[in-house]
Amino acid sequence: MNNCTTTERRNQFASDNYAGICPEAWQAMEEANRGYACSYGDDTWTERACRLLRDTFETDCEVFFVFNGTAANSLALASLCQSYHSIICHETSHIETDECGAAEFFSNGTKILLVPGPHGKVDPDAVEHTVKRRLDIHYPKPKVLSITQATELGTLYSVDELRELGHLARRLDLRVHMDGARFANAVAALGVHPSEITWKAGVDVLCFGGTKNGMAVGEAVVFFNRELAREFDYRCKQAGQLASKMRFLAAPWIGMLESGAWLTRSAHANACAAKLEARLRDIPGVGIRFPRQANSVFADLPPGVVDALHGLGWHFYTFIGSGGARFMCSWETSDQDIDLLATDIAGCCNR
Ligand SMILES: Cc1ncc(COP(=O)(O)O)c(C=O)c1O
Ligand SMILES: C[C@H](O)[C@H](N)C(=O)O
Repeated sequence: MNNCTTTERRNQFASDNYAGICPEAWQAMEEANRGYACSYGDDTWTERACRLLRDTFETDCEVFFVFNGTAANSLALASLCQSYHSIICHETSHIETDECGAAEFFSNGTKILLVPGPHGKVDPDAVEHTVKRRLDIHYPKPKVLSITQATELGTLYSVDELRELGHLARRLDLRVHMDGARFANAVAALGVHPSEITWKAGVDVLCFGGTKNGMAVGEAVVFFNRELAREFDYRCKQAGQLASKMRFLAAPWIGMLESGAWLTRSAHANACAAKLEARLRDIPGVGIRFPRQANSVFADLPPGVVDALHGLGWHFYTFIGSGGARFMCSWETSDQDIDLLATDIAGCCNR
């Protein structure tokens, strides 16, 4: 008999997309749900949300709303290159591991080239080597560098690291895509202005995640290089990503941006991950696999503990990156959730 607690669990740690809709997003949806509004993005909510994002980034960026992160990433990437090009990304990138070949599909075959790097972040030297290793006609010419901020492994690129990558990309004639499914967590954790880790560092397009930030659905594709946004609306339409009731994708962005919840809710998730990390570090036999810099903790657990925790009803992934158990916190994670999980992990480790 193990001494793990067995109680009904309200929240899980598999993903921040397990969480519900945060109050600010929900209220904005309710406010938008009044009467008729123009469809396909011609409504006032969409116009206001786009304006708020331009204000947030302090630049005249082009903004489009799509349903999910895979669509945002793959359609944005397809806009940055041709099928005979290649996209360079980290070997643990979501576009490589968890989007079912969407980027290759929507770009009509652009090849993804993987590079290593510490803690889920691309190594600039590996990027340069991948570009320069072959210059002949037979090699798919590298055209895009894709980075994820916060990374799939819960780490962050610093402002300086992003600036270095931006300079490198310019020197190598690469366009820069940022998978920002957890961009809000990065901004909250770094405490910087969002422009500092995007267009000022050389990012051409950001896929800004709303879903994991607390919205029901919806990601913003933010083109800082407006020329690359040409006809992106047609690309969205063809891919089934042009919402007819666009106001309900856009309105939550208004709620989150106007209230500041995009930052406060992600800061909460980050703080929860820090609390969980502290609890796990006190459990003998548990290792922390990567620096915890955003809203997830990657833990190495003793043999049998993963199965024991799953047996207690805990949901968490072990397939992200190079292994380990990923515990992801969200805007909705509570101290009680953290205590329940940590107590069960300790109990299962002490069997
Ligand atoms: C880093 C990262 N990028 C992109 C996505 C894709 O998002 P979606 O599952 O909405 O397609 C995810 C999913 O959670 C993710 O973790
Ligand atoms: C991995 C899974 O596809 C999802 N992107 C998540 O982070 O939970």
